[in-house]
Amino acid sequence: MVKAAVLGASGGIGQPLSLLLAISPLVDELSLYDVVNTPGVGADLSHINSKAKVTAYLPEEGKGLEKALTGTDIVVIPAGIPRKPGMTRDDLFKINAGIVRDLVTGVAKYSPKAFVLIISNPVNSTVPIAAEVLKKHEVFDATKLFGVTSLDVVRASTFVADVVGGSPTDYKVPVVGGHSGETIVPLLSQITPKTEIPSDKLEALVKRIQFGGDEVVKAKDGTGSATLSMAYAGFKFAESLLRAVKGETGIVEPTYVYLDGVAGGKEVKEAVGGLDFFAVPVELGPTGAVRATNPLPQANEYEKTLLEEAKKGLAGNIVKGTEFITPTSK
Ligand SMILES: NC(=O)c1ccc[n+]([C@@H]2O[C@H](COP(=O)([O-])OP(=O)(O)OC[C@H]3O[C@@H](n4cnc5c(N)ncnc54)[C@H](O)[C@@H]3O)[C@@H](O)[C@H]2O)c1
Ligand SMILES: O=C(O)C[C@H](O)C(=O)O
Repeated sequence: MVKAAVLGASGGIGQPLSLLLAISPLVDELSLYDVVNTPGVGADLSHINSKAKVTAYLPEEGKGLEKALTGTDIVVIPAGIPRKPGMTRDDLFKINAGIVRDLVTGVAKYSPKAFVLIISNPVNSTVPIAAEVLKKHEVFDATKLFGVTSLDVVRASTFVADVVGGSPTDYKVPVVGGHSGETIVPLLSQITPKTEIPSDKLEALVKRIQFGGDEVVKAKDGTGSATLSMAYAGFKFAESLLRAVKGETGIVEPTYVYLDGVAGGKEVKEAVGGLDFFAVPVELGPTGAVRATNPLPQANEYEKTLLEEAKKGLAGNIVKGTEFITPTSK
């Protein structure tokens, strides 16, 4: 029996993500939680003739979150405000930091053993917030907390295909670092199968992957950011994890993790100058993150300069998230 919960289920990402989870054969029960509109979204999804039983909750002064989370195995969190043109993801911190703190406090209380997938931006900081909240409640397990960076991976293969031809599904691109602008580092020298990017196209391709989110924000013209592609990417990550939990082996997905708590993470941490969080391809298994791989030593000189930029940006983002929950005395 697998119970999944979506927190922020009525939103632009929450609704299509809930749809994909509701029709997945890997999910037996799906609980929806949001501060608005979950009765309608829940009633709608509950008519689908898939096996998942759908339940839906509003806050009900804290009881709703408790009911949504109790007995949950996997919690996906896309709650929070999205960007408008001219904003950075960090501009969302003011509002989303508190939302993620409160929802993860609920996870710590009502489903402390669940896998937690954080989509809410700024991911570079909201995942450290989640880790600190879970630590405070003494239920932190780094192998169960994931910053969802899979949209960068989805975009990378699409944009690579745009440049070199073929189908996006032909290419697997390791994308490492974080999830915002220069902290997103596609390792295009390590595409599988081996793929040469023409040198005159390389920089523009890297920029497009790093700033793909801006394309959608601009096109949506004030009404939000990526929702459908994110629901797809978030679902793909959740599906990979659930397949791994059910015993399928060899599943590796890039994701933003707490390096000290995941096997292989210490090597990555050393390679990134001691950062606590970094996205690398992670092997998934029955317990969650089984092993972090370290593709950084194979990065070429150009990618090394990108990694230096990413490290600078990430350092501040991580401290900001951590300090939001656990301020250091100055
Ligand atoms: N990780 C990624 O790659 C990625 C990609 C796209 C968007 N995002 C982020 O995902 C978040 C959601 O984006 P969206 O387009 O779905 O926004 P949205 O505004 O359409 O939906 C957000 C939902 O969260 C709900 N919400 C707000 N506060 C809540 C709370 N305390 N508890 C429960 N629900 C609450 C809202 O009611 C709303 O339904 C944004 O922060 C966005 O930046 C991340
Ligand atoms: O761009 C955004 O703000 C949303 C998301 O992080 C994305 O990459 O599409």
